[in-house]
Amino acid sequence: MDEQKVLSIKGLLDDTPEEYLSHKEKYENSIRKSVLFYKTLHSTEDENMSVDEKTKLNFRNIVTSAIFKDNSPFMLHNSMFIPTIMGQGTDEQREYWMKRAKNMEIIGTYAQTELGHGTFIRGLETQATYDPDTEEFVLHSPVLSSYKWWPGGLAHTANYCIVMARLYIKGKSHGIHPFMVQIRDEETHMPLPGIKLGEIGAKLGFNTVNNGFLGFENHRISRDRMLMKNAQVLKDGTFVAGSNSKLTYGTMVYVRVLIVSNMANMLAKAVTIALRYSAIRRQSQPKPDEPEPQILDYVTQQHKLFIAIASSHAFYMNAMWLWEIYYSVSLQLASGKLDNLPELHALACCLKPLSTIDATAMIEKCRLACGGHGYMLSANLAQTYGLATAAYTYEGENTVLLLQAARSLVKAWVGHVKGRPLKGTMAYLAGDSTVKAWDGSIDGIIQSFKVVAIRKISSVVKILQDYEKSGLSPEDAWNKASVFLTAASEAHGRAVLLSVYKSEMDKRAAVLSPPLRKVLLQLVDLYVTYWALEKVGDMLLYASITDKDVDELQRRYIELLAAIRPNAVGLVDAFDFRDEILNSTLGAYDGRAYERLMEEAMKSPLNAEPVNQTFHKYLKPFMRGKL
Ligand SMILES: CC/C=C\C/C=C\C/C=C\C/C=C\C/C=C\C/C=C\CC/C=C/C(=O)SCCNC(=O)CCNC(=O)[C@H](O)C(C)(C)COP(=O)(O)OP(=O)(O)OC[C@H]1O[C@@H](n2cnc3c(N)ncnc32)[C@H](O)[C@@H]1OP(=O)(O)O
Ligand SMILES: Cc1cc2nc3c(=O)[nH]c(=O)nc-3n(C[C@H](O)[C@H](O)[C@H](O)COP(=O)(O)OP(=O)(O)OC[C@H]3O[C@@H](n4cnc5c(N)ncnc54)[C@H](O)[C@@H]3O)c2cc1C
Repeated sequence: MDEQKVLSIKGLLDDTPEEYLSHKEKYENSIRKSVLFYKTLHSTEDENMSVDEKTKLNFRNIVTSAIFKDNSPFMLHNSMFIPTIMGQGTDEQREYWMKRAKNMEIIGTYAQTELGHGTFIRGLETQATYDPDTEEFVLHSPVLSSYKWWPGGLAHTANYCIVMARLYIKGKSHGIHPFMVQIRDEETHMPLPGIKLGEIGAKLGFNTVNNGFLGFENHRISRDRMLMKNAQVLKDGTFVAGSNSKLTYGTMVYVRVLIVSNMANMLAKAVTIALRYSAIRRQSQPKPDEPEPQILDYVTQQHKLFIAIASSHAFYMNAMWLWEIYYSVSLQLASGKLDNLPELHALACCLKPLSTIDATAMIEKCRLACGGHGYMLSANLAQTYGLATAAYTYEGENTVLLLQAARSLVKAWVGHVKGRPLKGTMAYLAGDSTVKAWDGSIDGIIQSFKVVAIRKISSVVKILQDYEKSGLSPEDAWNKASVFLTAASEAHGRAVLLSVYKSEMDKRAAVLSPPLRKVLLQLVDLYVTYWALEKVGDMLLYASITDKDVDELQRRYIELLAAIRPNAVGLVDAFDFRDEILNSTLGAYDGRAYERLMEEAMKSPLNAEPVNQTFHKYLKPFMRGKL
């Protein structure tokens, strides 16, 4: 979307900083701005767009939607409600609901998590009991822990939602399925009878997303409200199972892929703020006869920040690569071909955790790199951290997803040992895992990461098998080995991130101007070298690196920081965030951080008067010993 168009919307930009609004005012202000934003958004979407154009538009929408310091109450409408209708509805259901949803005639959310269950979907307790006499489902929350809890927009914004509920027919459970449920009257917005709604309260971030709770008291919906693309309930109550029960989990895979691109964007924002500030901030005097240097010239500052630039590029390249896989698997699923779904699931279960773990840590490092001013909310680094760290948990808690990936890796390895062919992103597991001598080239280091993954996967499989031989059940063996199962998944994820970043850059390098190619390949080199040093223990153990090789790597890393320094500001300017989207006193393009800090400070309500009323009410009596 054209940022210029968005930013020209009258009233979109806040004159009163959000920080000084109440919890309720923040929500109301976010609704006001989201309505303005969506009106513009709609004027730019085109159904005939190519997959690539749609992906880039969504990515830009995410970037533009960052104009709010926090996410919009409409977020789930776009990111889960609409994708679920698309992925889980029949053609007829899609036809009807997509028109209403895309036109914003209705606002939806995705209600899966409950007070008692988030990770364990098969443990969800919300009931959808089929009544063949009336051809209706009766939705019911039997106990408090079955209340839906967390869905964005659920509290006061959405009037419809996808409810993931356990289907019962004649007393038999048929698992978790998606149901389209109207929760509020379309005219009055009052909760419908048998529906309890509310907000879950203030959070670390996401405080304008309007996360809510939802309880049902025998609320009836018609049979056609079950989204029946993947499984059906006939009028007489006959249940027709889908080809794969996990197809109902499809929206989550989509969002996990979306999150990887979102991490690229969030990290780019944070490092733009921190690096621009580091270019204008001068501090200390290492050389007595010279002026205070830019803090960006301290190599420790470069170490904190340059990896964030490279990581944003790495996540973006991996995200675009993963989108292509997602779209091709989605087309295959549409024609009933399911065999590439496990690989997509395993990839999403690696890249979503690693991108969120790295992005969260590096955004925090960007904040810390700005000293005291990084701690100001007007810097917009704390809020960016709050948004990013949420993604560690939502859409599949990271540990749980890494264990899911481990499940696929263990299966692949055991199959490989038995002679079954490996395919796709796991094919490298069949490679030679003995490294005779360290190869310090970029490709050599990436190969070493693959060797580390092979060795970690094979050794954790051995641990599992030894535990089972000792008499442990497979479940207990799995739990005992789980720390090293997640480590094996992380190693696989690192190998994928590194090799995809490198290969995607190589593809693009041919069309880049030589100077641009040089700088971008320096970032690839920095990324690979940084991670080889971060994982030097694994390199020592599995990749025959010697202390001399480590010395060489350290020197190469320092030289790369120096080589990137002259282009550092240009590299963050190339992310092309407008000031209004950065929304930061420290990151503005003109570098007037001090003036902006003071301008924002003067907006504090406390600065409206020189003496606060508590002086006369409390302080003066107190100081005069009269309390
Ligand atoms: C104003 C703004 C304007 C414009 C903006 C425009 C756009 C902006 C859009 C968005 C805003 C910007 C960015 C935001 C981006 C994203 C954020 C969006 C939403 C955030 C809100 C968060 C929502 C949520 O959190 S929704 C709830 C998510 N919950 C989960 O993820 C639960 C996790 N748990 C699970 O997935 C499962 O329980 C499980 C852990 C996988 C276990 O499942 P289960 O017990 O059923 O399975 P088993 O372990 O027994 O068996 C595993 C078996 O199944 C296969 N499997 C599992 N899952 C899948 C799958 N998904 N697909 C395929 N196969 C799967 C697995 O491979 C195993 O197979 P095998 O048996 O063969 O090994
Ligand atoms: C900001 C935010 C927005 C959200 N928005 C939505 C939304 O719009 N819609 C929605 O439906 N949900 C939403 N959620 C809920 C989110 O999906 C869940 O919080 C998430 O799935 C994790 O589940 P949980 O909270 O029950 O944590 P738990 O699963 O209880 O995790 C707690 C701990 O238990 C560990 N654990 C759990 N299971 C296992 C296991 N099998 N093996 C090893 N360790 C395990 C985890 O690793 C973690 O350390 C949101 C959450 C957040 C934070």
